Amino acid sequence: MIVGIPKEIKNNENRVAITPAGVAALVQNGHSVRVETGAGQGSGFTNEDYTAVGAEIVATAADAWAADMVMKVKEPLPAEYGYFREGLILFTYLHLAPEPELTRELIDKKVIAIAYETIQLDNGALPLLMPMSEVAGRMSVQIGAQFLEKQYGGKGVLLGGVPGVPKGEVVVIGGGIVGTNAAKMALGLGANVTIIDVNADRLRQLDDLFQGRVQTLISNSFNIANAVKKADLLVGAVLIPGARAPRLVTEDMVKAMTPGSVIVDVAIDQGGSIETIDRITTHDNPTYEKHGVIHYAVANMPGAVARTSTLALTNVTVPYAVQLANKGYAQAIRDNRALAKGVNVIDGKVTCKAVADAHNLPYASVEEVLLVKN
Ligand SMILES: NC(=O)C1=CN([C@@H]2O[C@H](COP(=O)(O)OP(=O)(O)OC[C@H]3O[C@@H](n4cnc5c(N)ncnc54)[C@H](O)[C@@H]3O)[C@@H](O)[C@H]2O)C=CC1
Ligand SMILES: CC(=O)C(=O)O
Repeated sequence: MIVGIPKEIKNNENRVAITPAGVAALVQNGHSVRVETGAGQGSGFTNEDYTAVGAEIVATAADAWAADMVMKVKEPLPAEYGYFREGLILFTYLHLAPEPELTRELIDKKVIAIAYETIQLDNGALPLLMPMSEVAGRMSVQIGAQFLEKQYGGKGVLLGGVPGVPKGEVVVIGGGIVGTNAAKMALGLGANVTIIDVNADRLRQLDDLFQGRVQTLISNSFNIANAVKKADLLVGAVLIPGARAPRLVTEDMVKAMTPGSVIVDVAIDQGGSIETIDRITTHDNPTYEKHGVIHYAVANMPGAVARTSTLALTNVTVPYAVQLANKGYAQAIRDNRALAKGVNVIDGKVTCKAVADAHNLPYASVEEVLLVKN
């Protein structure tokens, strides 16, 4: 199989979908890898690093997209839709629930679209989302702490406080991978931390993990309103896999925050969990202010720490890519239930229920679609 690796084109997206180690794994399995020139630069990999392990460096994005399977990091942008064609395997983050136009293109062009973020193990874990959630969760507090500084428009609060002065209040909504990593960093800085989740068992686990050093709260609008009001830093970290993020923080709740507080909505890639977040922001221009509160809504946070993120991401994506390349998509999907859950669109059908529901489109199970094909 020919595997293509285009250079990412999203604002400040410095990650790349494969490292030289990943190329070596594919080449050892008999596949060819075409890497667009400069694709690895932002993550510290040169063209020579790739050719040394058997990749071909190609001059244009079109050359990289002219492959059997294209591996990317972020969802394709409109400038890339023209490369879609029937039978192309696209293996990347897709976040289709808030992206009707991209969903329609994948359906119309009959792309086999496999989303990293909906590959799911039987225990519910999302192994290809997890490392980037670890990165973004840790970054959320680092970024929030910075924007709380006066010169960035913040209220001038140091999250850890100092002896004799109140600590900062960090409220995290969603106690999964992002939320846990945000809480670790916030506790490390010495802040008071509250985690809100809808899953009572998860709250028990977090209480054990943090040995009672975080306040856990069950998710309902009453608890969210009270917690948000006192937050210096609010981190949005909810997820319903594949679905649009639930809007849990209303405009009135944001109005009740004190001026100069900061919101980092990590869940923005699934449409965002805060009512006053009406746009995706970029690393170039990461915040805007509404009701006196700083809003940060960058959908590719890990792109800023690209070396760490590329290594962490490809550690988990490459083994799946090798399966897809070795067996072909149909057999690989049949053999691996977790991978099957990653298939969002195939043969013009939406095979991720949450995505179908988000766009009011008919849903077909991936098994059904594969059966009809054979
Ligand atoms: N902006 C960015 O650059 C990045 C964004 N993300 C996104 O961050 C979000 C969170 O990801 P993970 O932590 O990996 O997900 P996760 O599945 O590990 O955790 C999500 C948590 O949200 C909880 N939840 C669901 N509904 C809730 C509700 N109504 N109230 C409170 N909690 C609720 C779940 O019980 C779960 O514990 C996802 O949208 C993910 O795609 C991840 C990495 C980078
Ligand atoms: C998960 C995601 O959206 C990212 O890593 O950019």
